[in-house]
Amino acid sequence: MDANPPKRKETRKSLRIKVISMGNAEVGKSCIIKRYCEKRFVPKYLATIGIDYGVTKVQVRDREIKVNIFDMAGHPFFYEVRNEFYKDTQGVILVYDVGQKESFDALDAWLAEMKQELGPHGNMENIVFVVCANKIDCTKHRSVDESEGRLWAESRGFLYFETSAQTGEGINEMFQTFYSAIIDLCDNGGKRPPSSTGVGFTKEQADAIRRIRNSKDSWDMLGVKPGATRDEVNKAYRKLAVLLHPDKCVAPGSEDAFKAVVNARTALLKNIK
Ligand SMILES: Nc1nc2c(ncn2[C@@H]2O[C@H](COP(=O)(O)OP(=O)(O)OP(=O)(O)O)[C@@H](O)[C@H]2O)c(=O)[nH]1
Repeated sequence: MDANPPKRKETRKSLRIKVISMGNAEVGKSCIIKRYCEKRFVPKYLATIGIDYGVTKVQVRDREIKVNIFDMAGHPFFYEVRNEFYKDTQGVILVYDVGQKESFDALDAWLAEMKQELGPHGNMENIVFVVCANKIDCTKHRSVDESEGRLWAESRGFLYFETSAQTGEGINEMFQTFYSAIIDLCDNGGKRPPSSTGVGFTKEQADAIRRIRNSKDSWDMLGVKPGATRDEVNKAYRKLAVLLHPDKCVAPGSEDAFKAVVNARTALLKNIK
């Protein structure tokens, strides 16, 4: 018997995965998929009717994966058609248009729709989500900035990419990272590996940044009632300053939030005796 039989080349099993796209109508879901799969851009809007389905083979790291892509129509009218396709999904491409604030605000509703359709036993924790802030080529009309989008995504443990289906910017990187994370998930028995869940900042920090960003005036920003005393303003300021100090907080947008808090305190103290 041959003591050194030729080593059989190790071939890793190819994977078969299901990916869906979600997000409001016209944010560019179909165009993102087309840009990646067909390397082209279609400027004319052709609404997806219900669902578009495609299969594609891709090579990621040393693995071949067969991807079943379900491109969902964003229009509310197609809810009845969409709702059947949420199950058994490994990855979700969640898209908004950076020039349409309402499409960003709608992301929570998309997650809620999926959660509802998956039912009480569905587990959203073990799905890879990538958020695409799309149409970044339209710089003049941008209404959701990068830190706001990134904060929303990363505070949920989602990937975040800035993309343009028109120019192709960010598209390949997004898909490669997305598929790579899905491979890690599959190799980890369908569970998100622990290394991919830590975001480096707390929910309290993320919530504070969001609240500061949406505050209507300096009182609101510091979380004190109009007419609060110097002491109350200083106390609220110190709490936020510790929470958001750039040396301690790595959450997207923390630096701007910190500056805004400093300015709010200065403005309020000027007018309080
Ligand atoms: N400037 C610009 N336009 C884009 C981009 N991506 C998509 N569009 C345009 O936006 C419109 C909508 O794109 P679609 O990909 O059809 O949008 P969708 O999200 O699939 O829409 P539904 O099928 O209705 O859910 C089209 O006119 C596209 O040409 C982009 O990155 N930049």
